[in-house]
Amino acid sequence: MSKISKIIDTAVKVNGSIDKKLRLDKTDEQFYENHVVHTDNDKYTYESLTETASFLRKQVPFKPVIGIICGSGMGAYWNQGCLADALDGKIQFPYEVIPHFPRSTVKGHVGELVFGYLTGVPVVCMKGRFHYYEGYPLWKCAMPVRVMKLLGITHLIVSNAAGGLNPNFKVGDIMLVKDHINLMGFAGNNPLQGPNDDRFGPRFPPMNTAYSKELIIEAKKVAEELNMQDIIHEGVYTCLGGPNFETVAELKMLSMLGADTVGMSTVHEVITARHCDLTVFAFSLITNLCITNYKTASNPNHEEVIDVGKMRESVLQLFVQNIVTVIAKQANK
Ligand SMILES: O=P(O)(O)O[C@@H]1C[C@H](O)[C@@H](CO)O1
Ligand SMILES: Nc1nc2[nH]cnc2c(=O)[nH]1
Repeated sequence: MSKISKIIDTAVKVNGSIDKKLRLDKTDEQFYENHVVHTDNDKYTYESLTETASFLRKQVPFKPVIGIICGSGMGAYWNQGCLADALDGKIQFPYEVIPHFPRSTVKGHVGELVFGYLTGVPVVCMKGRFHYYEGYPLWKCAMPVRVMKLLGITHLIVSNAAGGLNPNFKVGDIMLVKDHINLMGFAGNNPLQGPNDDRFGPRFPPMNTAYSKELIIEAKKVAEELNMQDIIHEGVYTCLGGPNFETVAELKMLSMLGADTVGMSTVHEVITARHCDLTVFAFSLITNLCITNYKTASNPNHEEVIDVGKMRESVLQLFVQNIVTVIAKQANK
């Protein structure tokens, strides 16, 4: 924390004129305790996250260059079938054995960090992520991104399961994320809130170039090669806190705002990743269509999210493998 003057002179204005001066003697810590909005993210210091990274580095004989967050759309909720399970030379760390890591609380969710090689490229996968609805603040949900950065990754691939709001989308389609709407940020909730450590990134990071345009172009080429072009779209993702799915009125509003998919993750991870200068590629698997009229009686549910994830398991693995190959080629140029 920057040094704040130990002596604070406070002028109290009464009837428009300064007629009383209070002299408060406070230490930096007291001042901070009393006056700075509490986020607690100062407990996850650069030093503590470095400890986490060195714990992992000591046990993994290679440096990952790409981080991959496997959410509900990438098999994180069932045991086999997740991209993380397909890595060669796997080294797995359940979240609970990793110093300073949060614990995964979603039912049936394994929750582990998996290192290995994907098409010969060293990667680290988060098998399962942390959600705001689990009770974690956004900075804690996103802290593994900083750990992966400290481990040496340059690129982050983020997957999510989402409701399709764009009427052209069908269940099972994939949307390449070109932008997001940080709705929770509108309400003052942001993973970068609190003291900024410049070793991670700047106080005021830009977000207009959050998603790599080059990787979106490459991903479209990959989709064509894999004959997936008919299920690929490009659009805007928005994240709500969850855990409930949205009301009809909320979805109508989100549609008017320009959102194409709605989910409960990704945005805070991407903000944290861009803050520390990672190149980001993200996609949504459309697991359900958002219901924007009052006549439809069916309800979205987590089971269908998992079922659609299973249905798209192999195609998504192939898609991500190919993108990893493209990124590695670009990096070696
Ligand atoms: O972790 P992601 O964003 O992939 O999962 C979404 C959001 C909720 O966790 C879950 C709802 O079914 O799917
Ligand atoms: N918020 C939200 N998250 C989802 N994850 C999967 N489907 C949905 C959805 O319809 N809404």
